[in-house]
Amino acid sequence: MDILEVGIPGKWEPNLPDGHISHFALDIGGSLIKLVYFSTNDEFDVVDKAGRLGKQSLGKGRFHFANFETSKINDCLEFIQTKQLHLGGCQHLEAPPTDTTIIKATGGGSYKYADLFKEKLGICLDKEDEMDCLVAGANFLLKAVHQEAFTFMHGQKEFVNIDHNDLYPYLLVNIGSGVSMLKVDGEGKFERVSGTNVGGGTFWGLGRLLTNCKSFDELLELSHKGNNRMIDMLVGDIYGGMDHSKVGLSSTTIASSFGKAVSDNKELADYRPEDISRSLLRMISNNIGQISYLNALRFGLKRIFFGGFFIGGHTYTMDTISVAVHFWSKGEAKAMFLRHEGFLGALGAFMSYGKHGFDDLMFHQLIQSAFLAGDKIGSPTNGKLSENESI
Ligand SMILES: Nc1ncnc2c1ncn2[C@@H]1O[C@H](COP(=O)(O)OP(=O)(O)O)[C@@H](O)[C@H]1O
Ligand SMILES: CC(C)(COP(=O)(O)O)[C@@H](O)C(=O)NCCC(=O)O
Repeated sequence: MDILEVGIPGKWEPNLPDGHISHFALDIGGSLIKLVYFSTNDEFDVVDKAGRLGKQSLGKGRFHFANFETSKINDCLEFIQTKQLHLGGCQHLEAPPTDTTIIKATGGGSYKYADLFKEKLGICLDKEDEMDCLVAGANFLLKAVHQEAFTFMHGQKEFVNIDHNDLYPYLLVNIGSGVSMLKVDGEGKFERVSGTNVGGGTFWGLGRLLTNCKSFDELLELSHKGNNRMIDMLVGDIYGGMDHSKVGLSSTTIASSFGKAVSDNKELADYRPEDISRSLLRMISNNIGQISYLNALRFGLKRIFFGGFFIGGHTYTMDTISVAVHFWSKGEAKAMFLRHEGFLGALGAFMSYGKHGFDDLMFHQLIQSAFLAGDKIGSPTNGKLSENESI
């Protein structure tokens, strides 16, 4: 389990108590459960329209982010129980008061595990569409979070200034277990234009089988030490060390991922797991970069934002995707990454509390507090969100 915290207005406060937890939302995906909750430290008692006593924030708070492997859903249930997140949830104002807490949730697991949440925690999952949530989460982050989007190429990271008046249209590519590609035209205005089943689950699944790695992080770690040229067939391997310049292919371009394994006359055990992992990561990242660009081209989109936990802030993954987009677009399109990449859906589900009459007043106050504290939610300047970095 990883827990990340975003402080408002932007300072890392490692051991701050959670304070009053007012809302939480879930995105239960094929591989990971993402959980977002908001805590406030200053609060006072309020009575809502239905006469129920509640707490209202004075406008200071923090978003907290946590994730769990979906296969270890019990860890997530335990976390919710221990933190008593479900006691801070909300009840629908139009419904008669009940003991049931309604929690916004998205992702396929919000259907699959609805009964489990009800049975173990008495939580009723209020399902929000996964694509709606991805888009709502991305739009929120791009508009509200300072230095949320950045480019990454050849080891260079550059934050992108987002002009709120010139944000749309853009292509949102969410690389989770599988990959969804959405053309976003505005708030709630989007179309899922494509997708591919070769995604993060493919990297982890194939990688696990080929290397015997026991965790995703171990597989990624291996890829850092690997050399894909040991397995990939390069243009130079085919052209006797030469470029195929007539069609713009340099000798170092991968002609065929894993292609060397055909003629090497080696067994799996003869290859280093590091090289296999590197080759696999490159194959999948390249492929996603290429399909993304082709979809951007289809709709004349210049900006492509990548999200999803597959990226995980990993430099090599981002570099490969960026190079693929740059290569295929001849420098016309730009790959951009999001600091809260894996939490788009969960944030979108969180935002949806505001939509359906769930103690409206408190919710809007809460979200607004995030905007008001220095106007933007702070971000670290060095990129990857991790448990120990300044935010
Ligand atoms: N600890 C982890 N366990 C499993 N997969 C991980 C982990 N960290 C990153 N990943 C990658 O993230 C992908 C899941 O991304 P995510 O956006 O959470 O999608 P989903 O909603 O399908 O769970 C996995 O397929 C894998 O490539
Ligand atoms: C089915 C999904 C939307 C589920 O989302 P995920 O849990 O992978 O984040 C996604 O895996 C996907 O878009 N798969 C690709 C399907 C396709 O277009 O071929």
